[in-house]
Amino acid sequence: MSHPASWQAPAIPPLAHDLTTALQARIDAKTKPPGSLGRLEDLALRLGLMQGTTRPVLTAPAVLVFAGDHGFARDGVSPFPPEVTPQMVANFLAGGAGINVFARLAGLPVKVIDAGVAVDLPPHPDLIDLKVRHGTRNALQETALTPDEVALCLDRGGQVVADLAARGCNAILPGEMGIGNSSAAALITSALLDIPLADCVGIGAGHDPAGHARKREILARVQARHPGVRDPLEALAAFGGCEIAMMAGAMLAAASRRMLVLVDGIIATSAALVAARLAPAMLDYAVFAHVSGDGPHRLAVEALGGRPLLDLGLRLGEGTGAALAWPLVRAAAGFLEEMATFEAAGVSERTGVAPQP
Ligand SMILES: Cc1cc2ncn([C@H]3O[C@H](COP(=O)(O)O)[C@@H](O)[C@H]3O)c2cc1C
Ligand SMILES: O=C(O)c1cccnc1
Repeated sequence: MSHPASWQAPAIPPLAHDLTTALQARIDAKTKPPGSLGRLEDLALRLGLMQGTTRPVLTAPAVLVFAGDHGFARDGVSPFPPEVTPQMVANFLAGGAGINVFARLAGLPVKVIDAGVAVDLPPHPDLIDLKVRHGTRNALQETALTPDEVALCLDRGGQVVADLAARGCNAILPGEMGIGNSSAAALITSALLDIPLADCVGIGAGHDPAGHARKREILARVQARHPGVRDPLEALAAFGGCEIAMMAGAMLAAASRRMLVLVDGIIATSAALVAARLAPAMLDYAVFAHVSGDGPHRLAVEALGGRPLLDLGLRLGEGTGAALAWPLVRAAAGFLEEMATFEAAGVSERTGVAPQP
């Protein structure tokens, strides 16, 4: 068993609960039956509480695709070879991946972070090189990351967010790319939620039933190699990967700056789980974009008290679910800012009494 690194999560400010009444009044003054915008109203309220204002605005949002490789990726845990990780990074940088399409439609920039891809990547203006190591060690044999490497990943994820915040960003959409990372996510989720591993192992990048059974069997061996892991830092060290740890660091740094974190699928949620174990208040700044079509995701989201905005059967990752949900977040802030009030538009308010026939 590895020794957990001592890493201090940043302080996370509480939500501005004192503004609840004022925000609700602002929402209710809009020209609509009270509550008729449903969960967009909850979202608008939460944005206000996060930002500490009755007039929340979303500024300079960014999709952050954290990429990393996994030492056990050649052992049958994924239906795809690890070469796909750098190949997909090239695809992201060329603008051709699913996340690029949805981000373009939503007006979001895509930044790719090399957290720990196994090969060196050529420089590109949209590629941020924060590589901690060339892929994780094989968790079937040893700890995937040293405690120091875990701390470095968390810090560098925080640095990405600090740099974005300095340029006015107040919302991040973390995504990931890394063949084998649905396995690391399953191991982390099982360890931190203390639920059977078999319930946490999904089909990832599309296993058939035989492949799925083999993945479960291999991951049971990984888990047996690292018994009794319950601590978030220890889970990151035991199972990896760099991109999950960096996402967790980014989520914590975002929450510490009152920034919105739009959580994507099963792998991003494992990072949110790590972050929440390091600083539970991170969840105050997290909105769950969607529930993945990969079965175990629902369990993890529910354990974190999340209410996913979308349920589209997506199981791609990359931040695609977050990018697709982004227009809903914008709609929440947008109606609060732009919709006319009853007073301004001269629309009669609810009497509360049904007119007599
Ligand atoms: C072409 C391709 C593009 C992807 N984009 C995201 N993923 C997704 O699949 C991977 C996780 O599944 P597993 O653990 O089974 O390898 C991650 O990279 C995830 O983002 C992809 C997977 C593939 C094959
Ligand atoms: O839920 C996800 O984000 C997911 C599921 C399978 C593979 N990659 C990502």
